[in-house]
Amino acid sequence: KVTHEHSEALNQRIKEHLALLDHSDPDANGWEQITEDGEMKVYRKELVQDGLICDPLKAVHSVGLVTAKEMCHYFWFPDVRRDWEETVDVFDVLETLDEATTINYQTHKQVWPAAQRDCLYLSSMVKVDNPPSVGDKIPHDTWIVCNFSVDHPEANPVSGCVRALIEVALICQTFITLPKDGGPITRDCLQCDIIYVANVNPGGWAPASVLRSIYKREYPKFLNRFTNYVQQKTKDLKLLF
Ligand SMILES: CCCCCc1ccc(-c2ccc(S(=O)(=O)CCO)cc2)cc1CCc1ccccn1
Repeated sequence: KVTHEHSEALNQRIKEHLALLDHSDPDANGWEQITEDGEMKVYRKELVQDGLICDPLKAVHSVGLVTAKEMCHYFWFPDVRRDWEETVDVFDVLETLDEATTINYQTHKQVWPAAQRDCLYLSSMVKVDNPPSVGDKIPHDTWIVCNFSVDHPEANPVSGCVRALIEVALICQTFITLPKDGGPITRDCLQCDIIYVANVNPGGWAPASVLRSIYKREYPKFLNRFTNYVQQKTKDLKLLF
């Protein structure tokens, strides 16, 4: 459905990201694993565009105790961004397009010797109906958050920042193991499978070694910190489907 000027672009990106749900073996298609930490595996591809390091990043993870909607809600919800995001300085919501779509402006902490980066992007949380089912596991629900760069007349960029361009998706699926005793579904019955992809164009020069070490360090840290945050935030709350 079209509710705002970016609806078409959003729907197109969601369609493309959902192709990831075919769980094509990440070890194939040229993905190189850079981190493994329990259930979390982080992959990258080496990609240079116009002399800039634009390595695509993909992470797969599986966490208990939370639902797909909870994971996507806390990833999308602007009011809690500062609770889990630690590489961002300025963060402003420039416009709210609908109850699940905002346009955000943020600056990232500078990493010497590169110039500071900022991002101006649309962020939307969408429930996926009839996702492609994979193998024998049937997901209870599937949610996606898409963050992608857009222009906006009201952006008041922090001077000195280089505009980075992002294409990010967080796809979450809830799997439920019904309790043996036929009792109610509790958080112990939940498993949330996560696919996170980030395509970041740094928008200007940055040393390849610096960028690649940031990626290797920051993405696993962010995924661990964010998933722990959601488990803590929801542990005494009613399950949100
Ligand atoms: C020389 C430093 C260049 C920094 C480039 C840069 C810019 C933006 C991003 C980034 C990363 C995640 C998102 S999100 O998942 O949508 C959540 C909302 O914030 C949006 C943007 C990443 C990076 C690459 C470096 C890096 C990697 C992980 C964390 C921080 N920095």
